[in-house]
Amino acid sequence: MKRGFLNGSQAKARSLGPSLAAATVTQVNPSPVIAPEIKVEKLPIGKRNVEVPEGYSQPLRYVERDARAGSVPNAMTYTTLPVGAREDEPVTECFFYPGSKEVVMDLPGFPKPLVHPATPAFRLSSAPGKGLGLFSTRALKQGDHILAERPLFVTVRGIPLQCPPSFTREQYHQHAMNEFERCLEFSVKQRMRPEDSEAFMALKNSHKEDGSGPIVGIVRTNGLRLPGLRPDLKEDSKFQYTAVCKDISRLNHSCSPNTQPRFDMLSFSYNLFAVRDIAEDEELTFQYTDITCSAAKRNEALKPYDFVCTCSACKDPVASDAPRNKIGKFGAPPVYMWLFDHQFPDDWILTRCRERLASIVHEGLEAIGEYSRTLTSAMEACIALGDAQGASEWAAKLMKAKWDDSKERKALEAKLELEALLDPASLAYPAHPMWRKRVDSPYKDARTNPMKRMKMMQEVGALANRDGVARPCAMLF
Ligand SMILES: C[S@@+](CC[C@H](N)C(=O)[O-])C[C@H]1O[C@@H](n2cnc3c(N)ncnc32)[C@H](O)[C@@H]1O
Repeated sequence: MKRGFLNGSQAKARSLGPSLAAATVTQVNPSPVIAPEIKVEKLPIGKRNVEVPEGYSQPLRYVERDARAGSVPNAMTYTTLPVGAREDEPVTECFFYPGSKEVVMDLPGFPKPLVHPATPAFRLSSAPGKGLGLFSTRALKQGDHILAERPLFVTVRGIPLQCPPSFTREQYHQHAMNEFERCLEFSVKQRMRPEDSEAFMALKNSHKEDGSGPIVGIVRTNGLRLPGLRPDLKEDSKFQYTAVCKDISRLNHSCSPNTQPRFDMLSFSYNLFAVRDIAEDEELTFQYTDITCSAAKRNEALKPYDFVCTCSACKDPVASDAPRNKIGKFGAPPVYMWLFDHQFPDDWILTRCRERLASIVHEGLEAIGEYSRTLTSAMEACIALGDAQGASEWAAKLMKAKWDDSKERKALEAKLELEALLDPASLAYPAHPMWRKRVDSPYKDARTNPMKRMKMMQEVGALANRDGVARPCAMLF
């Protein structure tokens, strides 16, 4: 019988099974998956010691290839990015689904060098009651760049698994953790640079008793979700990867975080930004879970990290649950329909945006998407009203929200549009597709004129979907 991963003598006696290094192959034909893929987030927590019958370890159907070569169809890939990095350049060890390596390597301009902040802005110190944590070394302004780093490790969040139907659910989970550990061990123990492997193994592990192996435990404790490497998947399943970092993974959780990391695929690095002003020596934090749900739900979601959050929102859920619930349900302000619907006053969008922002800032939720979405809506409303001065002020606020990695933001950045909109005299205003759309609307009678309404809908659709970005577009009538 093979046991789960445990601390102490049992753990030392446990074998991880045959070494993956010995089984490394160049080309494989994976056999069909019997059990569904198992994900890191669905693995069990809590004290466990589950016995797994021997003999079901799957042959290692993975490929180690020179990073210059592409993926092998249907086989997982070990690789190190960027290819051919100098010894003093940081690299990321990767365990990829087929196709992900190409996503990165085919990006024009990859790899871009990392850009570090001019003055170091953080230090690693003890955070009472939380272990280690990151702290600011100087006063920071909203949008300030705190650090840039390539992850030590990027791995899939789960692996295809073969499992006999006779296994109980507990045995299935344990088997999955054993198999996942074997796969990841190859990356961390055999491929990673020794200093990176040491830094990885020194990270916190809050999964020492639930059957996770030491590497899976560290990944479960420290992984940040990493989107964008599986364009073949739908939006709602885009977080197929998890990234473990030497520094950013030391950030402790807060339900009102003061920093936010944004991943930049071209430099293959996270950049950490201050989401509001931060005092010198203040602890830097980010969120491990959805921070718009209730304190009870947040603490349920935090259980895998083995702590109870004591932030002010968790201490006083009566005061914070209701506004957070409302903020979570905001959705996009319906700017596109308001543009042409004169039943609503001209200041309707701006009033709503100001109320939303006050509530977001009061709860300390600047890190979430609603913050930048609301700033964008306010800026667009001013553009539609022909108010370049007002729009430029909102553009300046949006400019600081550098952690926003939405498609809308990326479209603005790609065309350097935001920079141009900072100047109210810029020609970017009259050239903007929404310029004066509200004040010069030809659809003022659209509610009573079906032909006009149809034309208006077409124009709304074109505006909301410009630049190949599908912006949410709520109907008002
Ligand atoms: C990703 S690590 C963060 C860095 C960690 N404190 C360390 O010493 O390396 C996550 C672990 O930090 C601790 N932690 C994070 N946020 C915390 C909080 N708000 N209160 C108490 N402990 C926290 C928990 O032990 C959690 O499992």
